[in-house]
This record gives sequence, C-alpha cells and structure tokens, in this order.
Amino acid sequence: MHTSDTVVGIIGGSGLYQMDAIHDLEEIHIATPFGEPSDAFLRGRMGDTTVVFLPRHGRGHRVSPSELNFRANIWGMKKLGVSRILSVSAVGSLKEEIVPGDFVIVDQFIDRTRHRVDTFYTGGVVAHVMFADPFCPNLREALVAAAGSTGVKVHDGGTYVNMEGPQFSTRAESKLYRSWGADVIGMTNLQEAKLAREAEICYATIAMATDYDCWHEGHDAVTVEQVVATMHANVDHARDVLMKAVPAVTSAPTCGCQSALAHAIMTDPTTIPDEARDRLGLLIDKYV
Ligand SMILES: CSC[C@H]1O[C@H](OP(=O)(O)O)[C@H](O)[C@@H]1O
Ligand SMILES: Nc1ncnc2[nH]cnc12
Repeated sequence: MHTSDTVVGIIGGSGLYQMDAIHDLEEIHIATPFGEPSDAFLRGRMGDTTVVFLPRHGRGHRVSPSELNFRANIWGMKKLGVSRILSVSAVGSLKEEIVPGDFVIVDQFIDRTRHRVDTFYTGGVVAHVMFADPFCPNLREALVAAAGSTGVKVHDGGTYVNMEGPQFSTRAESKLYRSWGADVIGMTNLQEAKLAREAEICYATIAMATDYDCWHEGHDAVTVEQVVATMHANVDHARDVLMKAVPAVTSAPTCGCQSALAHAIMTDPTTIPDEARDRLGLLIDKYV
C-alpha cells in the first residue's frame, strides 16, 4: 500500500472535538517555545495518510477564542511534520443565501480582533509574508470538491469577519459587516491562517454556517444553543468532507504556501540573537 509522506493537520472547532475515522491514535503532548497548545495532539491514520488532530478549544471546550495560544498550536503542528492544515469552524451567516447548515469554503478575511498575538516574528527577527490570498488554493479546491460530493450546499469563496468575542456581535455591528459585503462571522480563523502562512503550512477552512447572527429580522439572534444544535446536526457532514479531502491533499503542492518565508525575512542573519534562533529555528533555519 502506498503511504503518503504528507502529514495532514486537522483543527476541529466548536462541536468537533474528536474524529472516530482516525485509527491507531497516539496522544502527543508538546511543550513549545510559545507555551501550551490547546490540548494534546492526536496523531493517527486516515486510510494511508498520517493525520494530526487538535481540538481548537481543547477537549471539553475550555479555551476561549481570545485565550487561544495560536502560536503554540501551529508550532506543534509544524513540529509534528504537518504541511497542510484543514480547519473546521462554526460561523454565523451574514447573507440570506448562506443558510444555516451550508458550508462555505472561505477565501478572504476582515480583521476585527483586538487582543491577539498573530506573528512568530518578534524579538530580533522581522518577516513580512504575503497574505493577499490568505487560504491555500490547493486545499480550498479539495474542500470544495469534497463538500460538493456530500450533498451539502457548498459556497465556493466568502469573506470571514474575525471578531474578537467572546460575546456575539451587536445588531449594528452585524449590519455593518453586511454592508461591507462580508459573508460569515467567527472568532478564530484569522490568527491560525496568518501563523500557518508564517510557518509555511497550507491552510484552509470548512466554515459551517450555524445561525444568521443577529441581523436577520425573521430569525432570533444567535445563541450558543442554536450554534450547538446546528453543529450537531451537521458535524457528520464535516467529518465526511474531511475524510474525502484528506487523501486529495497529499499530492505535491502547486501553491506557494510552503515557501512563503523565502523572500519575507528582512533581518540581517548576522544580527539574529541566539535566543531568537532557538525560539524560531524550526521555522527559519533553512533560510538563515
Ligand atoms: C459556540 S459559538 C462561538 C464559537 O464558535 C466558533 O468557534 P470555532 O471557530 O472554533 O468553530 C466561533 O469562532 C466561536 O469561537
Ligand atoms: N454568529 C456568530 N458570531 C461569531 N461566531 C460564531 N460562531 C458561530 N456563530 C457565530
């Protein structure tokens, strides 16, 4: 049996804390230079592909969006050899035609966060990666195809507003985001995507619409109860999409995500402090 060298990471969001389709599981605790990840990483096999699963908020949903240690989560994935990450997230819909239960394979972001650390490159190393297209085109294509074959309504592209939270939006904010043309709203994906790009890991998301946020006059304002109920009703579809997408993302990448740092580091290598080399070596050693 052919075994792929590509290790695929899966980050599960609200309602997706485990995946029974992953076999031969081992639980791996990783200490990172950036502190504690959300939980132990679960490494196993899906068919002939090695996958590493991490529940974004930890098992038991213990870590709030603003408290997520995105750097530790992405660094841990890199340490385990992950080169492509598929993420699953619950989102509110900002458009009539994105009905709760639909999947959106988002392709853009608007940043409305205020309390987040979103770069690895501080303390003596400066890097500016490209982020005009924040999601990996190869992974997006695989997710659109996989989602299409499950019978769920899938929207190819959409702008994800990343709000701070943990409170949901006010009606005025929700209407403002609609006037900007945004499609969905959530609290977690932007920093993950930025850090994955900085770590040269491909990243894409299955955003599952769970509610109409609070702008829709015909629907009650979003509640956790509503998000959880829609997620539970649809989480098996998300698992199906992942099972179909994982083998499809093991071929050689044609995107530029895995060389994103090649021309991004501004710092003269001779000035990089030893401490920064130790902290960032996993990410920058091949360039400096
Ligand atoms: C439970 S509603 C709000 C919560 O759900 C989303 O989480 P995730 O992206 O991890 O699925 C949203 O971003 C909030 O964190
Ligand atoms: N309406 C909403 N706002 C922010 N995050 C969400 N996650 C699911 N629904 C959401």
